[in-house]
Amino acid sequence: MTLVLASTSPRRRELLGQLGLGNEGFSFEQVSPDIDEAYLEGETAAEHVLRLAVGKARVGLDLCRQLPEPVVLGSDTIVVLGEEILGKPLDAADAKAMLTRLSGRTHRVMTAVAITDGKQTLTRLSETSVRFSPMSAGDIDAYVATGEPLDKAGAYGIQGLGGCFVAAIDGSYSSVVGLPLVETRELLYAMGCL
Ligand SMILES: Cc1cn([C@H]2C[C@H](O)[C@@H](COP(=O)(O)OP(=O)(O)OP(=O)(O)O)O2)c(=O)[nH]c1=O
Repeated sequence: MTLVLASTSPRRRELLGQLGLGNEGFSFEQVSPDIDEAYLEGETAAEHVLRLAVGKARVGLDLCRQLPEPVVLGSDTIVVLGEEILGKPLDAADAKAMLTRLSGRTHRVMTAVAITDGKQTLTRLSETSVRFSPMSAGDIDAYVATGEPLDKAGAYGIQGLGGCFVAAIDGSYSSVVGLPLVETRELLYAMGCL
């Protein structure tokens, strides 16, 4: 059996490494799933993020059929403000607009994880509440100028400079960074990988 992480994200790779798979002489491969992440009219935020995680796992499986018994993990993270989904910002102006809206408010971060071996596909959804401190326009400009927000859902990284603006979280830190460790471990057990 070969465990494959279908993700381009170095953060997800590092988090998966935190599960200690390497310590058990069990390594994993990484492939880049290229899927359309567009929102489909009518789906809830939970349905959206779960669909993308399953999509990444399935596309990942197609990319690694040559490996012995591949088991593929895909994940997706979104920020939800009220009913609105914030994905990755399109550019610096979009990042500033997102951060202006998140400033001083509480939002939800949803991360879905999917695992598939081609016969069965299992999923988990993790939801975390994050409260931002108020940010000044100068704070936002300076933060966006660092470039950190540009490849992250909601235009911030809790694990980086963005952590300065996080007043409180209720839920899973690893899930906000991109891969909920408890739920991922449960899925790996359920698939017989651990
Ligand atoms: C909110 C938040 C998100 N993020 C990241 C997690 C995800 O990598 C990213 C959201 O984009 P995703 O589309 O979930 O993932 P990705 O494009 O980075 O990687 P891949 O699809 O190849 O697996 O935002 C942080 O790193 N820190 C944070 O605090």
